[in-house]
Amino acid sequence: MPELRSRARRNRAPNNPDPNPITQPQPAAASVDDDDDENKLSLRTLRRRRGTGQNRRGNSVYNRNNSNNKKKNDAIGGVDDRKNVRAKRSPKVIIETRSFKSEEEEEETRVLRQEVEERAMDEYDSGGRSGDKGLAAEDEGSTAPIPEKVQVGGSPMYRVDRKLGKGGFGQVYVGRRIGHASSSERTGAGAIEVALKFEHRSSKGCNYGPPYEWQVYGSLGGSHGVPRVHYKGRQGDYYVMVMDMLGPSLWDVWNNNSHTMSIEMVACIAIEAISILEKMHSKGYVHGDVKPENFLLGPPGTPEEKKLFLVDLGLATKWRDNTTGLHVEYDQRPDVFRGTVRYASVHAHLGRTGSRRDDLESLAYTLIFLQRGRLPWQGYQGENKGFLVCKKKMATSPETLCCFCPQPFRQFVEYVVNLKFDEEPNYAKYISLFDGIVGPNPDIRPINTDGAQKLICQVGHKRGRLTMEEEDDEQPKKKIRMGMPATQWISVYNARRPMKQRYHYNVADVRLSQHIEKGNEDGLFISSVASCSNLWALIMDAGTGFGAQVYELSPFFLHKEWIMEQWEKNYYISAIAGANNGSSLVVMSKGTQYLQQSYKVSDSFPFKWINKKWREGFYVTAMATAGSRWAIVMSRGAGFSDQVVELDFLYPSEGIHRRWDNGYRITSTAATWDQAAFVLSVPRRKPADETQETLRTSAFPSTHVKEKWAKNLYIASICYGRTVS
Ligand SMILES: Nc1ncnc2c1ncn2[C@@H]1O[C@H](COP(=O)(O)OP(=O)(O)OP(=O)(O)O)[C@@H](O)[C@H]1O
Repeated sequence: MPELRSRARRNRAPNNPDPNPITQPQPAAASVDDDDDENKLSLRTLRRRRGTGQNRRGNSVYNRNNSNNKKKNDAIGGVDDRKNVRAKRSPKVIIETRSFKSEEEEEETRVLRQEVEERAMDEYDSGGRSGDKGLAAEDEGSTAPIPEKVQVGGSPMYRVDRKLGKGGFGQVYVGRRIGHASSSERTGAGAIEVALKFEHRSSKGCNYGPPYEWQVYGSLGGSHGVPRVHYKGRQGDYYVMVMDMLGPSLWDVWNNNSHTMSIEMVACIAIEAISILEKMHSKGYVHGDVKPENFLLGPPGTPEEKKLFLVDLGLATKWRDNTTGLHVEYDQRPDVFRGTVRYASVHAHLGRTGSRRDDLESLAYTLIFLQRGRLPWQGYQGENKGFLVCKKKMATSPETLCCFCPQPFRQFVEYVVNLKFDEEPNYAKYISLFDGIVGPNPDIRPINTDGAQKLICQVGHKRGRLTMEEEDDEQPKKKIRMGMPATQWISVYNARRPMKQRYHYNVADVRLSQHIEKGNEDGLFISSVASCSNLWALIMDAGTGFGAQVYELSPFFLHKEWIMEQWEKNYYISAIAGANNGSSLVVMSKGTQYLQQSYKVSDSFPFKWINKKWREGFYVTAMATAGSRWAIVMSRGAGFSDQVVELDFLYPSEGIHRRWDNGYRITSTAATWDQAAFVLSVPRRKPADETQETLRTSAFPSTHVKEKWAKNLYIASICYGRTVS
């Protein structure tokens, strides 16, 4: 069953050194990276922002495209190698939002905790090569025979009758009560028919004893829209849960009705499902796997046949700590996926901690599936399926997604995909969106909406004095997801004591050496490199603390032999960039604080490898892309106490702000045409001024850099790639 997110990455200790280390390079002397510099700089005021309350981490400055700012500044010269060529505006990519037309029906994929496999290209280590481990073993439980009779936890004896359903974790059968033939109880603990959910003791969910789901049913069972569990216990090899018997799932209803469902029915489902989620959320839980298969109606022919239930609580998690009442902490682990690919929220795909918004996003996809009969991301197959589905979800606007649905569906999607991690959803408002579709008389509705009526009454009561106008003020919000995709320069600036910094951009291969030699003559070393349209950008600093530096421009991404040669000479990779044509620029320096280094080139973002290296005491110290490939450099002795990754199909503004608030600062950036990745770290030695700012600009931010310099903010990292405008 679900492994709740652990905080393992905090306070991780260096362990498991590489099995075959080569001769370890000697540790370099600690670098001093805040040297004062030349005369020009003395004009600038040295302001220590720590303690001033301005631009500090709690109020991290985050600047959007600031192209209107015309202020002129005293600055150290930057050079555009194509002086007479106006810096090319990066093309704005508009992603087509048409449906994927494959006729092939996808295989439904539900994963408890999928470690997304990375297709490794190269992985090299200054201390020996290491490889990834495989996935966990398969479940064994599914083949063991189900007992004929069941009696658990003080329950009556049941004969195991026909199979009701099977999921990835359990098998559900009808249990018929033995020995009380005269009993006519249809529901409750003494019912003649119950549902028996069997989970084999060796199944994934039972590694640590009874299924985790039991615990969740203990808290939620019998509350609005959740079936009651009457008994539970272990019999032989099986854990058995005795619960209220329910009827067909919404998927069954849709499937038995020629893959259609009336709009009134879907609107009623929307109304009632929102109220069920509200109740579940009010008890501190997120369901984590909302989909048509998990909504069941009451048994046919009973008074509950029009009542909606939500089952399968095996992936439920807490969004709120019951003792403190606080929202759980935000995290992103891009290698962890929980849920069902077709209905999962984009945040779930990206491995973000589950919260209330995820259930609502999955509900939106569930409703649209029932209404339209298909979702635009069905049909993808193969090992890359999760990535492609997520990319398609990101690129599908609410308009396109809901083009065959009435207006309220689009509004609902817009509301829910714009919810922040810890934002309280406005359930009553979402319910009211669908009210116009269903008839006014609740008695003739195809689905019982009693729960929703109660919720509306409660909210109306609480908000008694609110006027409609005040309520309407809550929206609309800024759209965060479906903006225009764009490729832009992403530049990151850190506050530092005044120093000389120089930039070059649009540098062709042949001009590189000239700039670098000139910089070296002036006492500068390369601190960052980037590439746009196969031309290089170069940042050179007087405050790197390096003692010597070598670089290589190579047609490979990356050139292993050259890197290994330099490792032998005690140089460490200090900056890398890759061009779309597959060439790379690797800069290696002496005087870094690194003790050992390792790098990996991969077709997808190699979070699993990063995670493994974190456990060995390495931290990401450089990152680059070439086309859609990623290169990550990790080092021991990086001077960080913790590190996290933010990865998204757009600029992950919310995640970066949350990390900033927790003391992390961006230390590496890289982006492909599809995704932008940010590595954020907690430094062991806090700088005097922790200010960090980011900028996204279509052209190289030459004017902006000068403005930043005037405020003693210096480029710390730069890349060109996917953002959203
Ligand atoms: N109380 C019930 N009454 C009737 N049928 C039920 C009941 N509970 C579950 N089912 C049926 O059994 C199926 C599997 O149940 P459930 O989803 O709980 O199992 P699971 O192994 O956790 O599934 P999944 O792989 O979706 O997580 C359901 O889709 C449903 O059709």
